[in-house]
Order: sequence, then C-alpha cells, then structure tokens
Amino acid sequence: MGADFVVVANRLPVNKQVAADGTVTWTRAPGGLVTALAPIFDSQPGAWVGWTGSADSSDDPHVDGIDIHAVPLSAREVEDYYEGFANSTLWPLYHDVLVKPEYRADWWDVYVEVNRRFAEAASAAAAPGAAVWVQDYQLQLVPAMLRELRPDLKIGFFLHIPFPPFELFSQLPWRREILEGLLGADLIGFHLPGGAQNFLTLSRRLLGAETSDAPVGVRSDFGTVRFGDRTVRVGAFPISIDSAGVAEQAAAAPVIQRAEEIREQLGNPKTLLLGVDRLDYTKGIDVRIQSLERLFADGRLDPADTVLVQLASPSRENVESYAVLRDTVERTVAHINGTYGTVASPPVRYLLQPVPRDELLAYFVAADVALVTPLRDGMNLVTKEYIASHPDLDGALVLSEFTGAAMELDAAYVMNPYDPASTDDAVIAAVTDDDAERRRRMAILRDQVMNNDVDQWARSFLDTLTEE
Ligand SMILES: Nc1ncnc2c1ncn2[C@@H]1O[C@H](COP(=O)(O)OP(=O)(O)O)[C@@H](O)[C@H]1O
Ligand SMILES: O=P(O)(O)OC[C@H]1O[C@H](O[C@H]2O[C@H](CO)[C@@H](O)[C@H](O)[C@H]2O)[C@H](O)[C@@H](O)[C@@H]1O
Repeated sequence: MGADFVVVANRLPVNKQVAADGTVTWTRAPGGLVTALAPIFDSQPGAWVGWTGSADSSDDPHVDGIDIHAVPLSAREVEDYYEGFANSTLWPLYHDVLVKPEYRADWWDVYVEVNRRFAEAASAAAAPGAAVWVQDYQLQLVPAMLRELRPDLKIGFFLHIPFPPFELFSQLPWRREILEGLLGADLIGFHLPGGAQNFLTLSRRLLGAETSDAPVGVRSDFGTVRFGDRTVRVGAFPISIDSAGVAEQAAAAPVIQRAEEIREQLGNPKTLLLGVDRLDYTKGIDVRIQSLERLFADGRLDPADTVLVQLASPSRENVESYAVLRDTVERTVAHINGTYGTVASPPVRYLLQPVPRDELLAYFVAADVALVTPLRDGMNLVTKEYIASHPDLDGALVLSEFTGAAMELDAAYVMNPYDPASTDDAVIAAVTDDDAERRRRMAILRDQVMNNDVDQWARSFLDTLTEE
C-alpha cells in the first residue's frame, strides 16, 4: 500500500524514553520539521524515513500519526557517512570552507551506500504517485536513486544549508555525481535565491545543462534545468518557525515568571546578552565572545552590569574541528571571566547542554539583546524564535549578514562577523539605542516573522511540487 506523503531525512523526528524497568516509549520530537509538517501528516497518511541517531541499533520506533521507517547505520557508517562525508566534507565545503574540507574516496563510497539504503527505504514506504520530500545535504544522491526505482513519484529536495558558488563547489571530486543526484528531483529548494542561482550556474557549467536565465524569486519565479528529457524546477523557500506557537509558549505565565527569576539569579544586570547555538564553528560563538572582551577592554561596556549567557548544545563531538572550537570557546570564556569578573559575578555564563524548551524560551524572554553572529548559516531559526518571544517589542537583535535570516530581517542590528569594528558597533547600538529605535526595529522584525511561518514554508514547497 504505502503512504501518499513521505519525508526522507537523516534523522527521525522521535525521542526515546527508557523507564527504570527498561520499558521503552517513543514520542514525537518537538519542534523543527515535524511541527511544520504536522498539519500535512494529520490530513493524509504519511511516512518518515530516517536514522534513529544511534549506531548499530535495531530500534523500531512507533509514534502516533506517522509511519516511521528506521534506516539502520553501523558504527562505521556513522563515522564515514555522517561524521565523515556529511560533516567533514560537505558541511565545511558548503559553509565557505571555514574549516578545510577532507576529500576521501572511502567516505564517498559509504555516502553512496547509505544514500542508496535511504532511497530503497523511501521506495518501499511510498504509495503509487506519492509525493516524497527528501531533506538536506546528507541525502543529495537520494532523488536520482529514488527516481530510478520509482519513476511514478513526485520527488522534492530541500537543502537546509547554504549552496556554494562555482568557485567553491568545484573543489568537490564528486561534483558531477552530486548535481546529478539532486537533478533526480522534480523540485529543488534552497533557503535563498542566491543558492538557487548557484545551482543553475553549476548545472550549466559542470553538466552542460540548459538552464533558465531570469532571476529566481522568493517562493516565485522558479528557475529551470533541462536535464535529459525532464525539466527540473529550482526555487527559494526561506524556512521559518511555528511563529504563533512560539509566541504563545513564550507568553505563558510560568515562562514569564522564570524569565524574571533568571534575571534575578544573574544579579539583575542592566544588560543581559544571549547566545543560543549548537556548538558549531559556523555559528560565530567565538566572534561574539571576542567582541565582548574588546568592549570590556575599551570601556564601552561595563562588566559590572553586563552579562552574556551563552547556551551551547553539544554537536558532532567526534569531529576534530568541533573539539577544537570547544577548546577555543572555553578558553576565551575563562579568560574573560578571569580578567573582568568577580567571584560572585562572572560576566559570561556558559552552559554546554541542551536546555528544555520552556527554559530556553524564558532565556529568550529575559534577554535584552540576542547575539546571532554566524560566519555562515543556512537560515538560523534561533533568530526567529527570539523575535517571536518579544510581543512587547522589547529586546534587540544583533544579526550576522552571513545568515539566511538576514535577507528577510534587515531591520536587525546587522553586522559583518569578519569585521571586529562592525561587530562591536552593532552590539553597542543594540545595547544603547533608545527604546523608540529598538521598538521600531523589533516591530518590523516581528511583522516579518509572524507573517511568514513554517507552515507557509512547507505548503509553498509542497504546492509547487505537486501542482501540474
Ligand atoms: N543549548 C540549546 N538548548 C536547546 N535548544 C537549542 C540549544 N541550542 C540551539 N537550540 C535549538 O536548536 C535549533 C537550532 O536551529 P538553527 O538556529 O536553525 O541552527 P542549526 O539547525 O544549524 O542548529 C533552534 O530551534 C534552537 O532553539
Ligand atoms: O543533525 P545534526 O548533525 O545534529 O545537526 C542539526 C541540524 O543542523 C543543520 O541545520 C540547518 O537547518 C536549519 C533549518 O533549516 C537552518 O536554520 C540552519 O541554518 C541549518 O544549519 C542541518 O542542516 C540539519 O540537517 C541538522 O539536522
């Protein structure tokens, strides 16, 4: 039989709980893609193909409303496909080679093998004529592999990270294979028109395909690539959050109360700065901490009445560049606290752990300024979560121009993370501008985030995929 709608993603949207007596229960993971797609799963039988996140696991998760198809990965496959080709080759290459990508044929071979396993699982899960939506850089070969198995399907692909220009992408020894893999889709989505434009240029220059010339718009003016006897559409669909849901959760009395408590626990500082990220070298955590240090040293901020809370969640810990970043961040935090703090009040509070959702929202509510300073980021949802958490228009956002979010959110205090003066000036303006200016900016940001939510993202992509 199979499902009429199938999502294929590296990770399954499930959480595992093991009770004291060993009983295992599975729940839908909150947030992200699964929230975006909930209305679609509620309206038709849907399946999700993905990995549980554990190596060598025979877990077979079940949750309400989604037919889960677990794709097993061995420990060696996790090393070569996930930590290797996905996160030590593609991730740094697609993020401006911030770290040198490693090109290893043995990793590539495993990437091909694992992509084939995902394609086979998707083929088994899909009903005749189903819409299948493949997600992200871990699975770029799946569209073509799946088309070969199931030419009856409508296949969409969405890339959640930046898509690099010709000059960078061409480094990849398997550049043609990746492009051909993606071109198995009927519709290929990027966050930004620039990513779509890069894809068109690459298809033309590396594959000799005929491509459209007109500029790609946001959710409109799609580009085309003529490939074999098919025409593939290429578009820009900036992802968002469940804006109303986040706003409602952030306005709940216990969250507001907890926000007040957090400020009190921090000694009621005049200015509370906040950073929230996976511990990833793309996120510019070091950029903001080094800026804070300069601002203290130059006397532009007073360490006695300024606190930075940096919430970091551990990520890809077996990859060397992530361990190096962790060392740098932790050394800099210790240096600032040692130099500018007192025993009672260190100016930087750093947590390396995922924080429960309500607690995270309380931090968003409590913060005077959010610091979002990536060197490169596909979108950055933290930005949108912070904005949705400030219905009273208090708060200010410092935002790197190298995030996808900056395209839509240019009313933020936009900065260039490669330019220390630009970074420092943006932080100071966000902290010291008068209320009227901060509110003026926040009103524009809120309009954008509240009117463009993740439901619109999913529907605009799927409507484009399934329209005749
Ligand atoms: N320390 C943390 N605790 C809890 N959630 C976190 C933490 N750090 C990040 N998150 C959440 O993870 C998501 C990160 O999404 P995004 O900013 O788009 O970056 P990425 O997907 O690259 O990690 C957001 O929903 C954010 O709230
Ligand atoms: O699965 P992990 O290796 O633990 O990594 C987490 C996710 O990180 C990346 O997120 C991206 O998607 C966000 C939503 O579109 C976007 O805002 C952000 O800029 C991207 O970095 C990755 O693309 C996902 O596949 C990972 O699951």
